[in-house]
Amino acid sequence: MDRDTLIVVGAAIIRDGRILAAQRAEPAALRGRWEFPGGKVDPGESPADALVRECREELGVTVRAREALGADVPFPATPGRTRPAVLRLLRADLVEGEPRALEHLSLRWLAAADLDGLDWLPADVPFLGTIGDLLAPRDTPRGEPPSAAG
Ligand SMILES: Nc1nc2c([nH]c(=O)n2[C@H]2C[C@H](O)[C@@H](COP(=O)(O)OP(=O)(O)OP(=O)(O)O)O2)c(=O)[nH]1
Repeated sequence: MDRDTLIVVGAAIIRDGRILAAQRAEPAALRGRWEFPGGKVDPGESPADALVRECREELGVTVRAREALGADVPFPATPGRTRPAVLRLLRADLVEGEPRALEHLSLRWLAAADLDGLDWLPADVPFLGTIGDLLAPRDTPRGEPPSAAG
């Protein structure tokens, strides 16, 4: 990867078969769209340290960063940024605290069947298949016969 590439880290926080998604408040162009909590890796900072810092700032929780899920996804330059950028999704364990929307419009815990219904930022969409495989289906497992009544 180009040394100049900006890495944005997102946290895949999974609890009880659901993943935490966050709805952006800013900038205006992205307001209302869904993403994973996280942000830009600062110069000299490791992606794992950036994830821990961002989760503290945005959610008020302590997380432990784990492995990357899938490959980095490039996303296009914006008016204020000409460097190439990638989104890296790191699995993260909640160590302390209950997530609160300190910088987002709202938070939701999503089951696999909920993933498709949200207006995600484009770079997040390629991760949804991998994430869906890690989550619980919303209802009873497919193919299971209804229980016999009476
Ligand atoms: N946090 C986060 N950002 C994402 C995701 N997907 C995606 O395309 N992005 C983009 C949106 C922004 O252009 C950029 C991250 O910016 P940010 O505003 O969240 O990062 P930051 O907190 O470090 O920002 P800053 O205020 O310090 O500039 O990456 C995602 O899942 N999570």
